Amino acid sequence: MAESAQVPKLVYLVTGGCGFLGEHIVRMLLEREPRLRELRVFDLHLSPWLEELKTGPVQVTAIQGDVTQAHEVAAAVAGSHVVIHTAGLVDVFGKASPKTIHKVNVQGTQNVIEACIRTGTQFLIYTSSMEVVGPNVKGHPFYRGNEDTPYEAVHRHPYPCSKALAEQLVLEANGRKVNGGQPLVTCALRPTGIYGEGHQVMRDFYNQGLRFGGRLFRAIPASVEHGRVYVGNVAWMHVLVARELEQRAALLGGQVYFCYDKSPYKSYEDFNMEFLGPCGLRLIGTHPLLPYWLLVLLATLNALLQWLLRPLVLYTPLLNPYTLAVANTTFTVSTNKAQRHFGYKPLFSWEESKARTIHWVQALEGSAW
Ligand SMILES: NC(=O)c1ccc[n+]([C@@H]2O[C@H](COP(=O)([O-])OP(=O)(O)OC[C@H]3O[C@@H](n4cnc5c(N)ncnc54)[C@H](O)[C@@H]3O)[C@@H](O)[C@H]2O)c1
Ligand SMILES: CC(C)CCC[C@@H](C)[C@H]1CC[C@H]2[C@@H]3[C@H](O)C=C4C[C@@H](O)CC[C@]4(C)[C@H]3CC[C@]12C
Repeated sequence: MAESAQVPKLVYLVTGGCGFLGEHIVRMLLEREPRLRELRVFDLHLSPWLEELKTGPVQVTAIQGDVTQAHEVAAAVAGSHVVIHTAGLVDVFGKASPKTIHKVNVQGTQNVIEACIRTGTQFLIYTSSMEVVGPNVKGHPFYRGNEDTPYEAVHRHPYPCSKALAEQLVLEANGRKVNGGQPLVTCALRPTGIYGEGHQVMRDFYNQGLRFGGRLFRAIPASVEHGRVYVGNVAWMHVLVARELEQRAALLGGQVYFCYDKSPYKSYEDFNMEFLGPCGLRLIGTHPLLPYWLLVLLATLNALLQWLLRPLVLYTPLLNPYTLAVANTTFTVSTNKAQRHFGYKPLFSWEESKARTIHWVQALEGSAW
């Protein structure tokens, strides 16, 4: 990736480029990577907005494909300089089977690694997740921790298990020789809970609030902090680390970075209210309205119902034992590793992140606004 101000020559591939985060990475690359010649967007489902991007100066190539199909991945990777592997099955609600989650997140990642090695692509960035660390099954708090904070990372749920395995594969692949003899340089970014334009769970909460006459009911104590990061800053961190990976290969290769910004430390529900409040919703109660044991019972009932109804219908409520445990366990990061290693500073301030997200919620279909 030699510096060249005049002639854009790099080819980037973004897997999962039509997803919530993927779209922001794609748009950010087009805005802020002047060395880009071609941007390949690989996804199981291609979005219509890709069409409008094809009219710009960078060649945008839409590739419909499946990361579980090694030959499709290899064809997309061949000839690219950098791969940002964001595709994944983000499912903590029981929509997909554990086997499918493993196949997409772990086998899919293995396919991306092997494709880089076979085709000679040297730089690979993996979108991991804070969930590879925690919250763990024991509900231990992780309070303003960093990449070196000791924590017992024990998981049972298929999603964090798959992300942890995939991250390990990516990190272990660092240094392997790619076709042509150069070493593969990999790193993993671990976003906390991402929010911003396009966030499906925020949309779900908003719609739920509208159904309850503009009210949401507090379920989690305000004292439980949940780490959140604005999607634009997550995208920016990907763009920046991709840019620096060649120059600082020895430092960045094989490393993990929490993906964070200056979003305030709050409980999951209080944080959502930063956006939903200005859109007309109210959070009822300064303390949880239901005792915790009752929430556990309801979550367990939901899991049972899901299992019983599975042959007939897919029942996937927001509340289940896993989501309750995640929402009810303090997990926040405070680190400057990304800043020290590759100069990351959030591109969007908290005020801007908040304004953009509110604007998006207000524009949602059925909005009370
Ligand atoms: N949303 C969060 O809060 C969060 C937090 C931390 C990490 N992450 C990670 O960020 C990444 C993106 O998450 P997101 O929230 O944008 O999810 P998303 O579901 O919006 O995007 C994932 C994209 O991957 C694509 N995809 C799924 N299976 C595929 C397959 N077999 N082949 C090709 N493409 C496939 C989907 O079509 C989708 O466009 C994931 O790897 C996720 O684990 C998300
Ligand atoms: C108990 C209910 C009232 C609230 C339920 C909220 C629940 C759906 C939310 C809470 C925390 C959310 C997760 C968290 O932000 C981080 C991640 C990591 C990421 O890799 C995938 C998404 C996920 C698991 C969020 C999913 C939705 C959760 C569990």
